[in-house]
Amino acid sequence: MSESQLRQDLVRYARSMYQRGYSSGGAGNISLKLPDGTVLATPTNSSFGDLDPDTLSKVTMTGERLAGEKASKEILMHLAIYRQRPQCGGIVHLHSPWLTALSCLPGLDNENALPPITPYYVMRVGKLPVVRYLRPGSPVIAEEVEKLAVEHNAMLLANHGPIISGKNIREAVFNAEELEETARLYFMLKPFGMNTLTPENVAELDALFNMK
Ligand SMILES: O=C(CO)COP(=O)(O)O
Ligand SMILES: [Zn+2]
Repeated sequence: MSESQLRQDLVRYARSMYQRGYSSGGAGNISLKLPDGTVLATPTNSSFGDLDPDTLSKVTMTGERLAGEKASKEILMHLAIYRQRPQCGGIVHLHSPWLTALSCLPGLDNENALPPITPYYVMRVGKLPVVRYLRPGSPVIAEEVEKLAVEHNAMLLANHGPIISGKNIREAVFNAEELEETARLYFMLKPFGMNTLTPENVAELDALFNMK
């Protein structure tokens, strides 16, 4: 795919998420890896609703600006994931309501904030570790995320929101949507308790349909 098509893809996926309430105001950021190994990212304080394909930030893997507006303040967190996950081609960070609510809950299991309640959550994400609270844009978030990214394609930043990757921008968005829906189901079910998939069920899905 050409760089121009990828720029348009990023803008289209961002607008679609904005329209469906996954991001509001200037919250969140998106990036994708270009075929030459550089990274295209949303500019800082931009809205998912009205991005311009021609002014997206283009940076090197070490964060130097090559073109476009100043990159998101979370660019180091995105770059940390690309470094640890060579198969990763796209990343989405959101303040989506259900996952952000989950990130504020007391007593979360920091190794996995969401149990395996449905097959598609298991196939697309599997486990959701929690990164301790750090201010948005803190370089320490990037360090913490870098450690977890070796084994996980999604993480939950405490009292902030999720960061989710995928093999390309489309898969990253699909993974983000599945994760947000899983958090919504979790809150719907919490008052009643819930059945979860067994370790055998999870192993079967991992063997047959691993989309991570
Ligand atoms: O979500 C955000 C910070 O965590 C938004 O920051 P940017 O506008 O710099 O991308
Ligand atoms: Zn954020």
